[in-house]
Amino acid sequence: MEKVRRALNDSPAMRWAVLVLVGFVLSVNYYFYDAFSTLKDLLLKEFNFTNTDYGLFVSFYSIPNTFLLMAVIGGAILDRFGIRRTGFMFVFFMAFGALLTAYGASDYYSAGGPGYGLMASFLPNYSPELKMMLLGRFFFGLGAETSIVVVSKILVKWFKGKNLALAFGLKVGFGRLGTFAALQVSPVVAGGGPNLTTAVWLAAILVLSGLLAFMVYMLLDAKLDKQVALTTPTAAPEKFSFKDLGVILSNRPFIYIVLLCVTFYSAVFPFVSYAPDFFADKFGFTDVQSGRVTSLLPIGTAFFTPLFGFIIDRYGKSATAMILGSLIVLGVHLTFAYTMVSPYIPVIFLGIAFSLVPAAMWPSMVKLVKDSRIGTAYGIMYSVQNLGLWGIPLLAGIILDKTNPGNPLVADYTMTILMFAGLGLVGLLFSLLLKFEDKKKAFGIELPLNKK
Ligand SMILES: C[C@H](NC(=O)[C@@H](N)CCCCN)C(=O)O
Repeated sequence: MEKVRRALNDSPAMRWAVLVLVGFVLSVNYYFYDAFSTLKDLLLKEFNFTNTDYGLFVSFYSIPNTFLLMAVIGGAILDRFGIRRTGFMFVFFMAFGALLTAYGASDYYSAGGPGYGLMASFLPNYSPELKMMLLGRFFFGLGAETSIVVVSKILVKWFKGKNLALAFGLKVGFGRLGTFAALQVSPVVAGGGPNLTTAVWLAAILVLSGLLAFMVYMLLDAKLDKQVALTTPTAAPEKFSFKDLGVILSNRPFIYIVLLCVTFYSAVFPFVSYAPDFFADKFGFTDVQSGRVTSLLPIGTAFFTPLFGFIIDRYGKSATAMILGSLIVLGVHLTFAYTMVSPYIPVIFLGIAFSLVPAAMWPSMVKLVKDSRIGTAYGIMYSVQNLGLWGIPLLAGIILDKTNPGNPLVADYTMTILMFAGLGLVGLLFSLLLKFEDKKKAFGIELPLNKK
């Protein structure tokens, strides 16, 4: 038998090719997630959606992951059944959900296409279009979050000990490019209304092409597994057990990272959903100016996250990076709440924080959890994080309504932004606890990742 000396993941070119392939899957995922934010007004006009309907549509993404714990279950399935089977299943759900959403927004459906009658037969306060789109968003969210967990496990498999943080940074960069493209392309395709459906179909077809890209990756993954099996005796996949869950959940630094994950991301992602309106109301910006300043965030982080990942691979200091990032988020929200400093400056700082924390947080997991349980660990992180992504946008809307009785055209965002600052402060506390715990018990979170 021919002995395999170099496996596929020993080749830097193959590793980067894999990164581009799975990065594309992530880009289309983020594109679809964010494509609707610039279409909000058009959805309101075209389908008679209320603001609450729109909020419901956005937050439906998180329902399977939070309330049905789908990301945890998906992560456990991933650890048990492997990357190919699990990845295909969840990327398929993501594409199915995207196509269902586009179908719900299509003229064919509105004209009484299959399923319209059924959707019209219950909850008459919600339109059949909204109900079909909510169902699509549900399946999209169910597939999308676990597919991010799958991509994370793929990166650990190919890059552990070989620029893993850089790879994670680039992964996040691919996602942000998807968001940036969605903010730029979606409104142009929609053309102010007449092509709204085309903009939604384009987003769905992009997700479908992500499924094809994942199938190409499956061929490489199978080849790598075959090579590894020739050189290393393969252990049977470990069965999922609740004891493992207990081991992960009793790991203190893991818990601090999960809590930082939910508070930090809740202070950023939901803020971004309100940012264009906030900039317009507080600084008198036009829609175009508000969109421009908001889109600085994804494009800036697309470059900074890999850069910080590169630094963390070589010099470590992940816990310190998380503290610094949390501190910046707090400072940025206080600046937004209490000053009239040009928003371009705090947004640039927010971009630095939004690069520092993800670049340090996600790859740190390999220091705390064994590879065979990494899917479960990321699944837990995503499920808890989704609780924030579901609840905080709703809370922000409630605070906004309560502090602006009578729904004035220009809203005062001070209390809403202070709520985001509060989340930043709690996140800072968890990042400090993480560093303290690491110092006490030497988990190695501050060490460079390129050390085996
Ligand atoms: C890697 C991390 N991803 C997430 O937090 C996802 N749960 C976000 C999904 C929302 C997509 N706009 C990140 O993007 O930093």
